[in-house]
Amino acid sequence: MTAIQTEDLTKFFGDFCAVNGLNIEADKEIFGLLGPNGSGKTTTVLMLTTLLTQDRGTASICGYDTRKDPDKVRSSISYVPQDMAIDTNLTGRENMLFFAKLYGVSNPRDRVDELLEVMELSSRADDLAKTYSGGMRRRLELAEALVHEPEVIFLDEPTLGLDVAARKKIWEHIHALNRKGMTIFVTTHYMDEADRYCDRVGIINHGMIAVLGKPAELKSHLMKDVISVIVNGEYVPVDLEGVLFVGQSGDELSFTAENGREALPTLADALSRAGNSIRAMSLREPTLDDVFLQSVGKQEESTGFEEWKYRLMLRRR
Ligand SMILES: Nc1ncnc2c1ncn2[C@@H]1O[C@H](COP(=O)(O)OP(=O)(O)OP(=O)(O)O)[C@@H](O)[C@H]1O
Repeated sequence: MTAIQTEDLTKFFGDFCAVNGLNIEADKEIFGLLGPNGSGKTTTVLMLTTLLTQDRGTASICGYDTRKDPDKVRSSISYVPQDMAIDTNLTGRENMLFFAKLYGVSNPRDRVDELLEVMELSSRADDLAKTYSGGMRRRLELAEALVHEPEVIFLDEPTLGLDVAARKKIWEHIHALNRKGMTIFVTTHYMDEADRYCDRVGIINHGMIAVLGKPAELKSHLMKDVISVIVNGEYVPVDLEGVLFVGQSGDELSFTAENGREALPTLADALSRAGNSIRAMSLREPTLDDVFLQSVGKQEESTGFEEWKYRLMLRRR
């Protein structure tokens, strides 16, 4: 039975279609839903977790229809939103016990001890949660989400605002849960993390899935080679057949070509003839960021998406 399955899942807010005919499946994998600000990620997660009712289509979790069997869906899942409520005036253990009792877990103390151990929080279990680092709080939230042994877990931006080491640790835990057979549905705006840790990703834009697949496949299908160039001063545009100027991000000018190795010297020559002074030039593999840019569009990436990242960073404690 597929853990998550949607068919034509659609949600309107008034006349506005926030999620439009979503068809996705995820099973015993780490599935990443990526998309710019307002693209419909949260609305999708809310429908999948029974917190919002769709206007059209169906969604099922572990074989249970979200509309017909919401209670069974809820007992099969956990949802960790960005700002999950942990009581910082309680200890980690007290927070966990509260959750375990809320879910009616038999043997709550044993279960809590076990999860604190799994999330590497045992040594700090009796300290107040307000003394925890961001990464520890996030691990406590994950531990809480596991008390009733869900089959599917929804994580909204699980690593947002954490430092590199804490982010890595959270992903290690997510992977460990997945290895035990859990299906993980995660939203993230960290493309490098989605690339590295998600088995498959879906990029949603204007409520519709723009691309869906394994990161490696998406990169190989959607993009050609990327030639990265840094010039001294202003870039003087060149027009070269078979080489496409993608855009500029900071100092880096990006070009794509079918065969980057062959195009690189030709591009170097064209750039110099046009009057550019080349500081650095290299060939790189396409990244999921390139896939995102190509499928979502440059305009949105450089405006709304950045604002969105910033807004979320501020919201994070
Ligand atoms: N309750 C609501 N009433 C009206 N419009 C809504 C409501 N909830 C969401 N929307 C709109 O639906 C669209 C999708 O919103 P959603 O929150 O799902 O996007 P998102 O991809 O999660 O964005 P973000 O990354 O900013 O959280 C947005 O245009 C949003 O303004």
